[in-house]
This record gives sequence, structure tokens and C-alpha cells, in this order.
Amino acid sequence: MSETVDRPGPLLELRRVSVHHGSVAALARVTAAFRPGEITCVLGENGSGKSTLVSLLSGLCRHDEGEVLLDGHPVRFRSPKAARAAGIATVWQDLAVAPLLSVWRNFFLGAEPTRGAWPLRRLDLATARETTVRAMAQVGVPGIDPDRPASTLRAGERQTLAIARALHFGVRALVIDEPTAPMTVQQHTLVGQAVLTARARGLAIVAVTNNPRYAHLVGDRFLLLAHGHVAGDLTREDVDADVLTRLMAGGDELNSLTARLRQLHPELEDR
Ligand SMILES: Nc1ncnc2c1ncn2[C@@H]1O[C@H](COP(=O)(O)OP(=O)(O)OP(=O)(O)O)[C@@H](O)[C@H]1O
Repeated sequence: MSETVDRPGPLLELRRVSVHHGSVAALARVTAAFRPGEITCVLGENGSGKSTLVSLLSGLCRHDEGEVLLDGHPVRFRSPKAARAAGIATVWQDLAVAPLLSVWRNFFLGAEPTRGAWPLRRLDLATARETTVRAMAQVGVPGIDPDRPASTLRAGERQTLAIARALHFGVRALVIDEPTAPMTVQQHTLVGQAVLTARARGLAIVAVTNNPRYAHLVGDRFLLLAHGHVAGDLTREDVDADVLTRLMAGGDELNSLTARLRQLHPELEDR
């Protein structure tokens, strides 16, 4: 119980949330809590509901049962814009940036700094470039050329740019969908650094990943999804990277772990 005394309350919470796509329950009575300064890695096989969870938290789809709470208050984001206005930024798996625009344009995307007063107000290019370079350095990518087209960035760098942007604009929660193309260790490392910076700044982070070793390295909690259900809600103390790898594959080990956890924590019965 002492664990809960020091931990901040959840920023975002799902209580018995279901999302249907037609007759398919992509998420079924999912209960989970995402706290400031905590990285929750979401793991599960294809079709387990990970993308639906990202869509729900980003305002792309809505729940039809249960409650989504922000700071303890029920919310229902009508659009991605509404989720962003509530302080939730999403790093999309393949659309983290606009590829034809430069790195600095992508960083600001319509919120560029200006100087002078109207009607002589104009874009402050020097500040825009400097800010981009500084923000990227803060998340572990020093010396980036801000004029490079974003299309020349690799998957991990694009995600890092989106994370740097979210940090700069002061979001409170970061939802990260891992790129579909496999990432190299180097690219994973880049994103990992950025994610850890975001955690140090107190953001609540929900990171979808297919890589259990990476998850174990950066994650504080692990939410395992299977067929839209929570199959496990674990902490670093519960699992090591090998167990997490085996759990992701489902099967007996996951079943017995789920049963053991439910025995120890009757409150998990509904998950
Ligand atoms: N737009 C949709 N219409 C109908 N069914 C959908 C739709 N989107 C997802 N589903 C179904 O909902 C379930 C969960 O899908 P979801 O994409 O959330 O899983 P996922 O874990 O992200 O899978 P993947 O790793 O393949 O992206 C699956 O059975 C999927 O077929």
C-alpha cells in the first residue's frame, strides 16, 4: 500500500472502457491508469486493441461503455483537436511529421514564432530554427540541420521530432504509436532518450510497442492487451525482459500470471 502513497494520482484513467468497431469489441472493459512521470508500455499481438487505445486517447474514436477520466473528471474527446486542447499529444506511427516540410516547419506546424507588431508582423526565422535545434538537442539529437526536409529523417528521428515538439508546447500526456516498420537499435535508442526526457518533465506517457526488450528498458508499467482485454497490468517488479517477451506471445504463461495476479489482487477481477 505504501507504493500508492507517494505516487501522483492518474492524469488519465480508463474505467471499464469498451470501444466497438461495428460488432467487434476492439477494447472490452479496459481499466488502466496513466500517471504523470510514468511510462506505460502497451504490448499485445496484432489485433489486440493497441491502435484503438491510441485512437481513443487521441480523440479519433470514442468509447461506448465505461468512463475515460482526465484529472478525475469524465471526458469524451470529440476530435483530435479536443484531445490536444486537453494537453494530450499523439505521436502517430507513420505520420509523425509532414515529410515535404523542413524540420523546423514540422516543429512549429502553424505555431511559428513571429516578430514585430501587426501589420508588420513576420515570421521570426532565426528564432524558429534556433528553437528547433535546441529542442531536438534536449531530447538527445544534437546539431540537427533545421532546414533539412523531414522526409530525410529516419523513423526514430521523426518520432523524436514529434516528441520534442510536444514537450516544447507543454503537453501533459504523450501517446506514442510505434512505427510499423521495424526500427534499428539506434532508432529505438533515440526515441527511448526522448521518452525518458518526457518522463523527467513529468508527462504521463503511453507507448505502444512491439518490442518487449525496449519496453522493459524504458517502461515503468506494462499493459498487456489480448483480444481487446487487459491480460496483464504489470510493473518492473513483476517481470523481467524475458518474461515480458514470453508473455507477449500469450499462452500458458500469460494465463497463469493473470490468474496469480487476480488471486493476489481481487480488484483485478474485471480486467
Ligand atoms: N475501423 C475498423 N473497423 C472494423 N474493425 C476494426 C477497425 N479497426 C480495428 N478493428 C478491429 O478491432 C480489433 C483491434 O484492432 P486494433 O487495430 O486496435 O489492434 P492492434 O493491436 O493495434 O493491431 P495492429 O498491431 O495490427 O495494429 C481487431 O480485431 C481489428 O480487426
